[in-house]
Amino acid sequence: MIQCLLSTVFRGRCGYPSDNKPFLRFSNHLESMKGIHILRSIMPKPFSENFLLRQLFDRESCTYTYLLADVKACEAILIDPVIELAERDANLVKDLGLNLKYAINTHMHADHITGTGKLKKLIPGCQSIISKAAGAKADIYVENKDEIKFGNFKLEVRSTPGHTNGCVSYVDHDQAVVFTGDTLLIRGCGRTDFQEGSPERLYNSVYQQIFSLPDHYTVYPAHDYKGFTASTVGEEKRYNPRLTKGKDEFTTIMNNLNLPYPKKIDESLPANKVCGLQDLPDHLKF
Ligand SMILES: N[C@@H](CCC(=O)N[C@@H](CSS)C(=O)NCC(=O)O)C(=O)O
Repeated sequence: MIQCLLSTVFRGRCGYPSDNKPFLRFSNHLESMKGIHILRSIMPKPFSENFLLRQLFDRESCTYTYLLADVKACEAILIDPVIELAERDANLVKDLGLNLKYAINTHMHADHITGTGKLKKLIPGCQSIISKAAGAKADIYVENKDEIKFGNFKLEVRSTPGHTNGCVSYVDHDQAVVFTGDTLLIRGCGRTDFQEGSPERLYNSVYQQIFSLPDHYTVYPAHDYKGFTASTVGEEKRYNPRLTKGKDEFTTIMNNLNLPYPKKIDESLPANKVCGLQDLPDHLKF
């Protein structure tokens, strides 16, 4: 069969210029086989029974917040909440009859104030989490390979510096999902031009800690500016326009992005150093 198809290709390419239909048919066949192969390798697997995942969006900063829960144990966590939407998140947690165990950050954000401090006030008993390397205040500090448990489920902490020094990604191996913060965005990645950013470190983090995961793991980033919601490790390995390049070319791209600074950087960084609780602008005081 393969020999037959190959000889068809050969004939189509070299021997019979007036009739290239067999070659076109074969190349269409290859394209559809490639499509099937890619789809098969990245098809998400169903979540465990009792596992809940809700993706929430902040239109202002284009930030994704994630609510994860064990609905049997009624235990929930929030990843990357935004202060202006802390009430939305707290109400959702309450509406679903869940107890919020942790409000977690993937890193010290520069474009918005974290909602973790406000959530702690709205939901007594909730504890905030950030990486030790982030240099920000929280109840619990995590490091590479730590585990965060809620109900029957857990997240593995993977240190992914580069956008900032303290960036981490959170992996749930049972559900095959990874929350990449600003390290890996869909068809993009976090900028590396402030907060001790480093293109080389970001590149190594993505390759060593995220692209080493199986292709079908779903990628949930902290932001999206183009209308995407999720991707997969396999898709990003194939199609991410920055990270499919070698490290030198990637570094050149990152050093020439020339992006304007985030509008809220001056209010966000000091507030995020203290879990989003101090130095708040008047409209956010509570
Ligand atoms: N316009 C937004 C900020 C946009 C921005 O800089 N996003 C960051 C993540 S938040 S620090 C980023 O890394 N972007 C990567 C990219 O390629 O766009 C604002 O003013 O808030």
